[in-house]
Amino acid sequence: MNLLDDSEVRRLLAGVPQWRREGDEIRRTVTAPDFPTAIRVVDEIAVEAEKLNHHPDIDIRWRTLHLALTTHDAGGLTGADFTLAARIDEIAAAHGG
Ligand SMILES: C[C@H](O)[C@H](O)[C@H]1CNC2=NC(N)=NC(=O)C2=N1
Repeated sequence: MNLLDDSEVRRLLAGVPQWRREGDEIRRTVTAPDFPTAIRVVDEIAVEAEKLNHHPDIDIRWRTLHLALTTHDAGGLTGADFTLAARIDEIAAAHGG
């Protein structure tokens, strides 16, 4: 997977407006209605991440999930980060996040 340049990152970010670039990562928060739902969201994200072999950093704080994506093997942002970001957005939307 090749590193994206700044213009490609900006273009792809437009497609996942809940996400913000922070250096070599893109980040978003997901707020679930309650803690069990937050954990269900994490579980569904885990299934998608495993399918893609691309895994987010997840900080779980009660109903709020802080998610960060980067491609460790490439040392920055690649297409895989945005593919998973879009899947995370679908999961979050399905759980009111
Ligand atoms: C060996 C395994 O395929 C690699 O370590 C995968 C696993 N999941 C990964 N997840 C992320 N976010 N970045 C990677 O570079 C990555 N590499």
